Amino acid sequence: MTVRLEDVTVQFGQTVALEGLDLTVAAGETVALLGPSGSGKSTALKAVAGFVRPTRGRVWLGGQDVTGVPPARRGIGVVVQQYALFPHLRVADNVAFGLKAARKPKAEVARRVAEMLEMVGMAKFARRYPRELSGGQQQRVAIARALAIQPPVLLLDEPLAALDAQLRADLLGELQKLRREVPDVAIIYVTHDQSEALALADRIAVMRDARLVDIAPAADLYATPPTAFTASFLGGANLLPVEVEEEEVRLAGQQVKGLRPPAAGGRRYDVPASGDEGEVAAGRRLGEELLLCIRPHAIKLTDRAGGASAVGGSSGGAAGSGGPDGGDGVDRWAAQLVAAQWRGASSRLTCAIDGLPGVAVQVDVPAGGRVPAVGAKVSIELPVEACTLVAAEGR
Ligand SMILES: Nc1ncnc2c1ncn2[C@@H]1O[C@H](COP(=O)(O)OP(=O)(O)OP(=O)(O)O)[C@@H](O)[C@H]1O
Repeated sequence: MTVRLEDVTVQFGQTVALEGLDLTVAAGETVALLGPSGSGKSTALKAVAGFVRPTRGRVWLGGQDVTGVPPARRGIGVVVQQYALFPHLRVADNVAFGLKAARKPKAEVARRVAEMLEMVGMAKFARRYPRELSGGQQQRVAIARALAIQPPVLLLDEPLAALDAQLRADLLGELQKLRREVPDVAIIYVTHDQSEALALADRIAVMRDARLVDIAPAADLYATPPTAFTASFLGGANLLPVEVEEEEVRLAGQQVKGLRPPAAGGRRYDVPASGDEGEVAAGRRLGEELLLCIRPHAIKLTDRAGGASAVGGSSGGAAGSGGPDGGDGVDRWAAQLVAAQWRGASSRLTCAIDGLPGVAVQVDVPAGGRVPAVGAKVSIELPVEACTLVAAEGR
């Protein structure tokens, strides 16, 4: 069933919790609402569930306007952060609750409860009380309970937030599996954790200050974030000040070859590296400041003194020659390594580009890559296909 929010605004006294949200989630689609604390994610979810009444706008479920319909009559499955199981009911009775309320025949209730508990791996715990379960187990039961009524819409509000890292990873895997098992359900998943959003969502809607900032398929949003805010919130990114001229983009006075400024007028900033004019559908407002966005793992780093690898990114990198351009046609920027932090699977290096004072460039070198000594002179290479220009506004 399709969920549609149309210009939904929610105000609590003087606080605007949600401002003019337009969002459609198709049957079978999972959309993650991602954003910092207080950005309006839960409020959007509550408007769909019917727990808050929009001050303005409408909520549609499968083409029916449900704006004034009470929560119990919307037939939606909801799972919130603090599991909220009925403490006096055993696991099986918790899962059966909605089915009994809908006066389903006894045999069907029993079958469905068994099926749901099996699906979330809790069949063995059917006779336990919630207090006899771990947090993760309680959350599984909460998910089984929400799904038992076969809701066409499932709302999940930070369902993993109260769990420790291992349980969170386990349950994230369960949720991925579950999505495949209930293929027609529209799912809205509220989280402030970008890794959950990337792992689960077909599309990610980024929220900030009660508004929707960007919405796009997860992979697109990660690869070509339209705004600086989304770039840094989703995955972390270097946002480097550039000079934009008519036909070229310059970083620390040196042209970023192959990267062209967008045409004026539009709103998106992802410049096709192919240079296909037809794809430059959008662009920049006049006088707007742009930043070059590149992920730390996409930057290639070469030790200028040692010559050999030490590489973030995928290729081995050529020996640096000391100049910005290595002489092999690849543009590089002279830089200095100012800090290195080992993170287990990778090392995070911080570099300062010559001629770009006060700007720290983060480079991730995968485990096994050689890390130069702090203070070393290095070259960094910015593969143009990994570069995007984003608006500095709202950073
Ligand atoms: N019942 C309420 N009364 C007054 N203000 C509220 C109410 N519910 C939410 N707000 C305010 O509305 C804004 C958005 O809250 P919301 O819970 O939607 O944010 P969120 O993005 O889900 O945050 P979090 O990640 O911390 O849960 C916040 O400023 C919050 O304080």
